[in-house]
Formats: sequence, structure tokens, C-alpha cells
Amino acid sequence: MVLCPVIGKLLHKHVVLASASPRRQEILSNAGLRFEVVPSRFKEKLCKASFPTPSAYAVETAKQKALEVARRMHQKDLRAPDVVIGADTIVTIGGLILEKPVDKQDAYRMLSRLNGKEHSVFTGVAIVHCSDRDGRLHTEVLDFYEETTVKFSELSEELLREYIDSGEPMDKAGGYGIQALGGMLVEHVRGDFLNVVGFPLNHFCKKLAQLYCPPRPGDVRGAERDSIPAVDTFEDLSDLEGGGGSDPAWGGRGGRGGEEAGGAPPQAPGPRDADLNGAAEEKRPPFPTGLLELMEGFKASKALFTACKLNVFDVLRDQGPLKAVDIARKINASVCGTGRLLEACAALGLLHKTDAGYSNTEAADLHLVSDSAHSLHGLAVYNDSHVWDLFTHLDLAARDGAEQARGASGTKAERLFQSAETTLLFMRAMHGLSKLTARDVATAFDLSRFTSACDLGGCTGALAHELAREYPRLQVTVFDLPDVTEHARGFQPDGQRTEHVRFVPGDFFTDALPRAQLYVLSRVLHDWPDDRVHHLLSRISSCCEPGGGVLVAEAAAMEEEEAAAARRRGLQPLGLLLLGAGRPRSARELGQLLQRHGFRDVRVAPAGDLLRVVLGTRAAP
Ligand SMILES: Cc1cn([C@H]2C[C@H](O)[C@@H](COP(=O)(O)OP(=O)(O)OP(=O)(O)O)O2)c(=O)[nH]c1=O
Repeated sequence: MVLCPVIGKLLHKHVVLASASPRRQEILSNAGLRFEVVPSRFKEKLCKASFPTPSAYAVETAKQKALEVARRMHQKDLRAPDVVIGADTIVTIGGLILEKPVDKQDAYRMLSRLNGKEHSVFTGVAIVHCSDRDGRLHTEVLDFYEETTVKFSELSEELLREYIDSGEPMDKAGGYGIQALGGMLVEHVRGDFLNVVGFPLNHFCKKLAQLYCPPRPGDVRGAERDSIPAVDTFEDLSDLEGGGGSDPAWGGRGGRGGEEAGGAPPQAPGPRDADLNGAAEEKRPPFPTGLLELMEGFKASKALFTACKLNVFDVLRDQGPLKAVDIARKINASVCGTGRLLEACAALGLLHKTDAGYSNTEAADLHLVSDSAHSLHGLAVYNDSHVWDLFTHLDLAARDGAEQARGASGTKAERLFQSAETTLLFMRAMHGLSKLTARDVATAFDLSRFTSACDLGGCTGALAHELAREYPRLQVTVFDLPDVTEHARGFQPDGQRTEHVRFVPGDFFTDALPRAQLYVLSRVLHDWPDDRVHHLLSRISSCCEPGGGVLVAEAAAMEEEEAAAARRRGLQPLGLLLLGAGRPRSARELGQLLQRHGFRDVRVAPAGDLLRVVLGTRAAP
């Protein structure tokens, strides 16, 4: 028997639970849902620091888990299920996200952190509705999250050790299972208990009600979007299904938890409800969490940039944990100002805060320290000092066009190569980004048939060195403006053979291109308008021997892509409007450009999260 009619709405659909969690399976099957279990293979390693809130991280992970299963099933059977459900549960305390412990020591660290304190448990959920359009998978995602607060008692060391020895913590976020032995650790819970166990059933049913039971005009009870329809509405619901009203109304919002910005658009405020006295009461719209986060987003970026600029992360890597007063002294800043900045960084998940003081998170150690192997410090400083300024003119650019906005600051090249200092600022930013993506670009295709390559606009040589490392027979020439090649020596990798990479100064629009079998254009074409792109590709085409190739890497959109990537790429046109005269191009358009210039067998492959790589082979003229 299905007690909840909204669950009944899914009975005739092929529903897949993209989760290996036995708890989720139990909660949903106890609720009467029929589904197939296909555990997701999505690796839960999104960069936590890149999310504005822990809930955003959980929601994105849930979404990626579900989308991975939808894509895999569609690819395998050429038919996707109707609905895929993904979920991700995390525990957060003091801005730190705790997932499943990797070993007993890790479990001990987590439980000690939670000991005697209150923490939050977030479960992000994604309901992915799939359809097939001409053999292509089409997905629509509705996501939300639920937060529950849990307070641990003061627990003895002995009890914690004993609990860890029971083995229960190992497959559970935060290292405990409230539904079993872990229940003994908990003093009180505020919110949905099942949310802690791994699935917020109540919120899920409300979402299903929004999707499958849209309110009828004038139906006051139906207009209450934040409630699950009661059993006595079952007949109404069946009517709706038969009457063509069963199409999911993707776009509902609300709930105790929240939804992420960029999800389905908010509904217009509902009709005025009548209260018990017959008086009309204004229906309150859902709280606009996502919008508020967007409005505050610039402050988060500025806090990160400022901490990078003041080398907070360098100091903490070398000497942390440190108290605010000591950090202030080391970075030569006021104690009060440093304290506020550190608080903000901890709230953003960039720093840990403990009784011993502040210390770097893993992401900060990896990416925000100025001299780490995967540093994005240069990018933060460049965005702060250069891009930030440009974006203050966005209104002017939108109103009067890019030229007006750039105004006195000149062309991109003029601005960037004004002085050795601005050139280096730009090169450090590009170096960090290129290193981050170089391996993915170098390995997107097997390039071992080439013995010479020329990386046009290859800047510091980060990609060139990766190509040379990956393909030992390959000799790589980096061709870039003299202002750039002059400073490139300072970026050469330590402890790696560098003799396979050489730098040649020149302008790829006017100077003779170095001879090579493979020409590489990584994140170059988006900077240029169509006429310049054609000019450059025709120059490459005339230098390239038949059988040679051209490899283009861009933040180009694929045909169908996940919402997070689309959101990230969606901001690119703004940057281009302000920074140069170029425009973003899709992978398909890049492929067509290569074909137009005599390249055949054009193929596209993803290179990590950010880039797409297009490879074409020069046909005989
Ligand atoms: C806090 C807490 C978590 N958990 C569980 C719920 C989740 O199964 C797990 C968090 O890990 P998740 O990564 O959310 O889920 P999972 O790895 O078990 O399954 P999948 O990724 O395939 O969906 O922790 C409990 O069972 N009890 C608790 O009290």
C-alpha cells in the first residue's frame, strides 16, 4: 500500500536511485517507492573551497552522482530511466565539511571535533528527469537540500575509541550513524531525523508534490506548495494524471532547507489564501536563499583575493596554526582587520579554526599558497588587481559597448604588457590555470604520432612541458610575444627535463610560424573576433603538412552539459566583453572552423571540468 500519493505518482515510471547507501534504499522503499539501485561512480572530490556554502557542495555532488548514472544508463541501453535520484550527506562544523572517514584515525579526528558540540548535517538531493531526444539524453534537474542540527554529548576518549572499534563510523558522513550505536552519542536533534540518516523524505515528498501535483486555479489547499498532499486528495491526483496534468512542473521552490541559485526559476507568488476567519492573507514567497548568495558573492571573492594578496595562506602553511594576533603581526596588518578577514575565510571554508588558532584547509594548501605546485594564487591576485577593476565598468560595457568601457585603459595587450610588473601578473595567473588543465589537455587525445609541436600563445610553457613529459619523443616550441618569452625562464619546472621545450618570440598574426607537425591553440581563440581567427587558422593551415594536426582547447560548451559547467561558462562572455574583442565558441563551431581551413577527421573530447579539446588532421590540399 502506498500511503503517500505523491510517491504513487512515480509508480509507473522507471525510477533509479543512484546510491549505494543501504539507508537511502531502506527509507525510500519503506515509503513505498519502487526503484532500481544503480550506485553512482561519480568521484566525490569536487573542490569544496569553490562552493559558497556547504549545502551548495552537497547539492552539486548529489546532482553529479545522479547525472553520471543517467548518462551511463543512456549510453549503455540508449534509453535513460525516467527519473534518477541522487543524494549526498555531509556533516559540517565551524565551516569544515566532514565526509566519510578514510580510516580509524580520521574517524577519531572527526568525532573529537564533534564531541560536546552542535553541528549541522546537510543532505543535498537531485531529482533528475530524463528524456531521449533523437538519441540524445536530455535532463532536467530539480535540486534541494535539508539541514538538521545535531548536538553531541561530552564523550570520553574511551567511549569514542570503543565506538570507532565497532566499525560503524567508516561508511558514514562525520563518522557516526545516528540510527544505530551512534544514537548514543547524540543529546538532541533539531530538524528531520531521516535527513541525518541520508535522505530527507519529507522535503522530497513536498518536491514531488510540486512536480506532479501543480495547484489548480482556485484550489486553496493545492496552492499550499509547501505541504505534502494528504491521502484524501489521492483521487484528485489520479484525475490530474489522467487529464494530462501530470507533466512535471519543474520549477517549484520552497521547503525548510533551500534550493541552489541556478536551479529552476522561482514561481510567481501564489494566490492569496483565505485564513480561518475568511480574511485574505498575503502568501509569503519562498525565501530567496540563492539570490541572496549571489548578491553577496562578490564579498566572498574579495575576501579570498585579499587573503591571497596578504599572503595569509603562505604564512599559515609555514607556521600554522596561528592566532589572529600573530598572523596580523606576520602580514603587517591590523589585528582587528586581520581577525575579521580570518573569520570570513573560515566561514568560506578556506581556513580551519580551532582552539590552537587558524590553519589552512587542504584546498588552501594546494591552491592558495603562492608557491605550491598547483597554485592559483597568481590568478587570485590578477583577478583582484585587474579583472575586478574592469568589472566595475560592466554597466558601461552593457550600455555603450565594450570599447567605451575599456576606454582609456587601451587594448588587452596594451594593458597587460604596460610594464614588466603587469606582464608578470598576467603570466602568473595564466601559469596557475594552465598547470591546472595541462595534463587533461595533453592527454585528451593520443598525440604520440607527433614528434614536433608548436604551442601558439603558449605563455609560460606550462602546457608545453606537460606535452613533453607525456610524449618523450616530442619537441615543443612555445611561440609567444617577446614581452612574454622574455620572462618565461622564471616559470620553468624544477627537476624536469626542459631541453625538449624551447621559446621563440613572435606574433602569430604577422611573424613566420615555427615549423611543426602539431599546432596547439590553448585558450587563445576566444580572445579574438572571427576575422582574426580565420586569419590565424589559415596561416596554420598553410604551414601544416598533410597528416599534421591542430589541437584547440577552449572552455567550449558541449552539446549537452551539466548545469554547473554551464553556469561557470555562462560568465565567460562577460569577461570577454570587458577584456577583449573575442567571443566564446561551442565545440561544434570550433570543429567547423577547423574543417573550413582544411582539417579533417575532427574530434572533440573533454579535458577535465573546464575545457574541451578539438583535434583536426590536415588533409592533403
Ligand atoms: C551522519 C550520518 C550519515 N549516515 C550515512 C548516510 C550516507 O549513506 C553516508 C554519507 O555518504 P554519502 O556519500 O552521502 O553516501 P554513500 O557513499 O553512502 O552512498 P552514495 O554515494 O552511493 O549515494 O553517511 C548515516 O547512515 N547516519 C548518520 O547519522
